[in-house]
Amino acid sequence: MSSMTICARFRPLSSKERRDHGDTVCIRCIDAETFLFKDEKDEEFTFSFDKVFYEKSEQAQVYEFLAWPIVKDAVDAINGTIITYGQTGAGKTYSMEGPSILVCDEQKRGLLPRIVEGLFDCIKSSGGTMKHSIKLSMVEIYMEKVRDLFDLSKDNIQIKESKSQGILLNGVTEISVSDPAEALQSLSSGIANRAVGETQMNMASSRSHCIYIFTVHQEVKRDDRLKTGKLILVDLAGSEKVEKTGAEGKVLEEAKTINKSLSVLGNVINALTCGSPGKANHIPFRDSKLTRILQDSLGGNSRTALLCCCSPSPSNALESLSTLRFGMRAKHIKMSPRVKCNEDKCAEKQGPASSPIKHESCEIILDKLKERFDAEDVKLLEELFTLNGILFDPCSSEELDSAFEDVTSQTIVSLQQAVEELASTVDELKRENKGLKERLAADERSHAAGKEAGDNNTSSLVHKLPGILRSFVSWVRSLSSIKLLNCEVN
Ligand SMILES: Nc1ncnc2c1ncn2[C@@H]1O[C@H](COP(=O)(O)OP(=O)(O)OP(=O)(O)O)[C@@H](O)[C@H]1O
Repeated sequence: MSSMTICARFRPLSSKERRDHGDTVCIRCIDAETFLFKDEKDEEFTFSFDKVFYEKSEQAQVYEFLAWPIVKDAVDAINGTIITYGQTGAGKTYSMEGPSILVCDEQKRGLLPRIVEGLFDCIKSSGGTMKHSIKLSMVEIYMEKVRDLFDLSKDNIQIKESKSQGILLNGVTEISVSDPAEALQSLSSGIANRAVGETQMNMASSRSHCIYIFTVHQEVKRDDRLKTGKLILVDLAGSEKVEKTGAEGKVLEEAKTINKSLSVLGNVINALTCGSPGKANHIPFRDSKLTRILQDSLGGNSRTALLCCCSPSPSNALESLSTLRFGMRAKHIKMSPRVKCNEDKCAEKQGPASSPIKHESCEIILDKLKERFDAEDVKLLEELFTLNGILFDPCSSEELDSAFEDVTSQTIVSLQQAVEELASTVDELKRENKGLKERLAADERSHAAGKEAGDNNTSSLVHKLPGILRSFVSWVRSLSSIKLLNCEVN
């Protein structure tokens, strides 16, 4: 059993950070694995990781240490995952993509283009005894919805679990790529689609988690067997504090959703590392889309690496400390990746990833639920099925149980969200009520003050009334006399 590979990376100081604090940094290098970190209260902490990439580290060094072993394994049908974590602007996307994945200095190229090249190099060097093929998918998780970046019409992809293939994204677009140039072109179009979303939905790419999935199929010609290795790259959304950014409205909602999914990620890591040995521990993978997608990666059947990206500036010490502590906790996750070996025909039997919802399946689950819940609850869950398009393969009782857990967990999460929304509505109404009360009190005060003046006006009117009445009577009289005159003339 191996551990997750955890590295820390410090980007160079930004010009703003230089303006604020000059060349001061909050880290002191001890060696390639260990450094001293000084927080805002000048307290010092020692951190040790598998590798630390300081400001001057090259992109190639990160690739060689963190990604290359995982790339080689993916071609040998061992699942791999690489995650970049850290506050906004800490260097996650720079590490993952580089300044651009298509046109960029060789030296600055990020993990993604290097991984693409590495995968095809491995395939080339494996000789002719095996036939490889690579498929590519790209999704982002925005406000707890999984969006297909190769087909924007698929904006609420459902997550499915299959016994033979593990976690799957139902109906996600898979593009077959035959060389690095083709793969980079596809990735670039996916990244461009992220930008389209930005203008259409007014969201910045840092408000969503971006996930690149490479599926490497290996056909062993000799015995007609199909092995599959999945390589998942995750560029997480920024983990900054909401209070510091002063976010409001929609941006605040986005930040809350991001923080929630990142805190579920933290909970999953805690549950994976804090359980008592030999005792089954509940791991809350289903509490967010991110952790559900990463279930195989974090749950053990994958070689997983985490790059904790940080700013070296004292102005971001709090966020960097939280990122580094997150990395330290993840260090204790144990992995035991296995080779995924599927019989060729078996994969076909599972049906394509995009198979439609089977109504009979829903009925089986609902029947099972009827044994535990009353009719009204089952009806509500039935609606949930329809709304969320929850899918499953009802092949075994475990899968039924798993689908049942999905429904329960999603219901709990939606109820928690509803409670949070209600609580914020209550706060808003309380504020509004207070404002109204204050206005009412102010109105009453001004009314009392104005009453006297009003009385004075009324009394002056009363005084004027007899005069007004007299003029009116004389006007009516003159009118009647005109009328009489008219009659006489006629
Ligand atoms: N190692 C590095 N060397 C040089 N520049 C870097 C490095 N890391 C990050 N930068 C620069 O810092 C800025 C912020 O980096 P980046 O966009 O990668 O942050 P991020 O963590 O992905 O932020 P977000 O969460 O908002 O997407 C960019 O201008 C990037 O070019």
